[in-house]
Amino acid sequence: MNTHVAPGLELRVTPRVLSIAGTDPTGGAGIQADLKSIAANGGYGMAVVTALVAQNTCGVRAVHTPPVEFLRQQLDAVSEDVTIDAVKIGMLADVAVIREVRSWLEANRPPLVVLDPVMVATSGDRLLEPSAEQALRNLVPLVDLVTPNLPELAVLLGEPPAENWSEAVEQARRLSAATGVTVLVKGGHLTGESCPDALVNSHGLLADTVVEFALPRVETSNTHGTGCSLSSAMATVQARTGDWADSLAQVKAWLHDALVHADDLEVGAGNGPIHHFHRLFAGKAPVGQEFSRSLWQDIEPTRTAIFDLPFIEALGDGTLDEAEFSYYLAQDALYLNTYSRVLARASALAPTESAQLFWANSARVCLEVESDLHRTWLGADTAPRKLGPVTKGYLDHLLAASVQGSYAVLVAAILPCYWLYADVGDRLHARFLARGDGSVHPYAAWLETYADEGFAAATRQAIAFTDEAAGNASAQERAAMRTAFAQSSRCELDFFDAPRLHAGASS
Ligand SMILES: Nc1ncnc2c1ncn2[C@@H]1O[C@H](COP(=O)(O)OP(=O)(O)OP(=O)(O)O)[C@@H](O)[C@H]1O
Ligand SMILES: Cc1ncc(COP(=O)(O)O)c(N)n1
Repeated sequence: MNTHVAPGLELRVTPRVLSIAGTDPTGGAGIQADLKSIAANGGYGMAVVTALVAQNTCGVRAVHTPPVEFLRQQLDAVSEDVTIDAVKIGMLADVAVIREVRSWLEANRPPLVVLDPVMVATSGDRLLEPSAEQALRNLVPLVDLVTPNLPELAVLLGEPPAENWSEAVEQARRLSAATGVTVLVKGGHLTGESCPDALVNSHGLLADTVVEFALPRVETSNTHGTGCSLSSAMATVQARTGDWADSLAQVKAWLHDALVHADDLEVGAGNGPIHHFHRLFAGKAPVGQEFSRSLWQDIEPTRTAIFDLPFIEALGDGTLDEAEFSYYLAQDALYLNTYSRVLARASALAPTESAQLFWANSARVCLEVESDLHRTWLGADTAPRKLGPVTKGYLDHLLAASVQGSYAVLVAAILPCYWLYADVGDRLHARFLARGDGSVHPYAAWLETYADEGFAAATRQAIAFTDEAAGNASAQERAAMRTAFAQSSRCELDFFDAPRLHAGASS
């Protein structure tokens, strides 16, 4: 899973994360928000204060920046005692503070650094002196991830602000190309029903140059500190997963629901804070990936068996018998039609709006893939098809999971179809590219569908929602999730082997 772990980054279940930032006495932004966000995302939070800010949800009244010698004392006090797994940097106030933080970073080289280039608060008040903008620009190449909002992105590039999402992504590409750093560009300042974010790296560090995640925009004015919370959550989750895209999938789902519950808090008369602990308050555990990782480990023998199948071998090298491929696709189309209904059922049972939307959208995409299969591959093949025995067995299992009423068990049963296909597609596509002989591969288009970054992103989200469901489940339900996941994985294995056994029979 973690194909992009940086060398030297030691993943930890409970990462020790240091926030270097300014304060917000109302607790919604700055270092107070960072500490909540780190804890809500399963990390141990620490804090070094750069500037004391007299602010509330309506605006900033005054900023007091202590002498930088004291800043250094704070930084050294932490780093001389505690092993730091990740650092999040927020408000830096002025040139002297930037210089001090830079010198500490160079001396200590923390394994993971996320920079939120804070310049102006939601209220419009400045949190960085204009004379410090160049020093902040120069800090960017030292970090691993920079998370500018649209005005900050423009200042970092010295360009006018992007007016729409595609201009924003283009600017992020330019910033990444110029600095070598991964950029998390955020769509919070745009309008529209969807609120997109994208990870952009022009140096091959991600699966694709642009990896985008969009969730519905939440109708609320309580967005104070979303940028602070996002960047510290990314530092925390990345220190646990080692994969930026996995981290953003998890963090974005969490942040979306923190915005959905923001109005419950009733803090302040201006732009209030988000609800960092909405999961805890609902009696839910913080989310990690331990559960999904353990599921993946459980099915190691099944995964090996899939790659040993003659069908997969022949599909990979393009020598697969056409009748077998056609049987496989026809069964896949039949499968997808019912699978779409099962996904819709997951949407109906989902405990949060973001999960509900994700599964509903997946159900729609599934039907599109089904009709695409007919259009692209099966169009000429008009032979009537009936459910093969393996397809029927697999669907019976999924339908049983969808009627027994547990959302957690249902998503565990659903997940292998995503995860194993993404894995098979990825590996076969890589093998195909590695041939590098430019030869025509009869099944290249199929391989591309499953090696597609959009499918990989959906798979990461499905995994994140499964972990979230496991966090809310009882021990008994988690055991049932494990059984359902293993059973679906065996069905996937049988599904790939079915053409060999059944393609010859009347179908
Ligand atoms: N109304 C909203 N609904 C859903 N997501 C949102 C909304 N507003 C912001 N976000 C998300 O919050 C994160 C921060 O985005 P934004 O562009 O607002 O950054 P920012 O300006 O640095 O934040 P801040 O409000 O702390 O200054 C992003 O992940 C963005 O997609
Ligand atoms: C100390 C500090 N750091 C960052 C922000 C930005 O957060 P927002 O833009 O949501 O006001 C802030 N207001 N205060």
